[in-house]
Amino acid sequence: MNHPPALGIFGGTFDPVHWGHLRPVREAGEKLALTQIYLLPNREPVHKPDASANTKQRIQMLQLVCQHDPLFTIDMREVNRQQKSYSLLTLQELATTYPGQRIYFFIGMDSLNSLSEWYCYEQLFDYCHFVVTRRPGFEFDPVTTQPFLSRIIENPQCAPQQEAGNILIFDTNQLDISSTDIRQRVKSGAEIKSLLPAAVAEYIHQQKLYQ
Ligand SMILES: Nc1ncnc2c1ncn2[C@@H]1O[C@H](COP(=O)(O)OP(=O)(O)OP(=O)(O)O)[C@@H](O)[C@H]1O
Ligand SMILES: O=C(O)c1ccc[n+]([C@@H]2O[C@H](COP(=O)([O-])O)[C@@H](O)[C@H]2O)c1
Repeated sequence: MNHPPALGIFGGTFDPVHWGHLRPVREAGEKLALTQIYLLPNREPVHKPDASANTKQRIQMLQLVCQHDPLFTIDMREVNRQQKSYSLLTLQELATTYPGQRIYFFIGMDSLNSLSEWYCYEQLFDYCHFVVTRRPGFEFDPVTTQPFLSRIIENPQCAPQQEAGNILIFDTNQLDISSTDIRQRVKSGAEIKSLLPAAVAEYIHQQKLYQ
């Protein structure tokens, strides 16, 4: 896949970040030959109740990930913006910051299924390709995705010709991990070690998060 520099962006609440975020995204990113993926913590989730860890803690957990894995870097623009983390604003800013660079926006299958509820979702396709990773418990929904079915490429073998506007669904390994489950496990004293990077598990313990 020989294409001009491309940018990977992976947005989330990351409360906390876990292997279900990182491994499928790395896998799909490698297929697209991406050398840099920006983790984009949101300030205020658009479609969710408030996060449990505070923003500083969510960022510190992402920093631990980046210290151990050079593929990932944090992009702070959403936490620094004094408003809701609408992806359209973020993509418009990114297009200005990185002119001419193709943008791949990573999401899980659950996010794809609700993409039609995102703020001005049709405009998002002017700025990026979506890269979708599969997730246990979330089958592709042909009803909610109907408005953009024609944009979908399943199991892409190469990067799309167009600069933006496609949805690439990769058959990445599926990991049955969620931040909700991790928070509940911590609360009930259950083990979390295998679900997220060791440094993040240690941080959760030290900060007494989710208890
Ligand atoms: N296990 C997983 N496999 C694939 N994608 C995932 C997985 N977990 C999260 N994602 C994707 O990562 C992005 C950010 O997710 P988020 O930070 O909300 O994590 P979450 O585990 O879904 O959190 P919560 O349980 O608090 O809702 C979303 O696009 C989501 O679809
Ligand atoms: O722009 C929107 O309306 C919008 C609605 C829901 C989710 N998003 C983005 O989708 C990404 C995953 O969101 P979440 O809530 O699953 O952590 C993150 O970057 C959010 O900012 C964006």
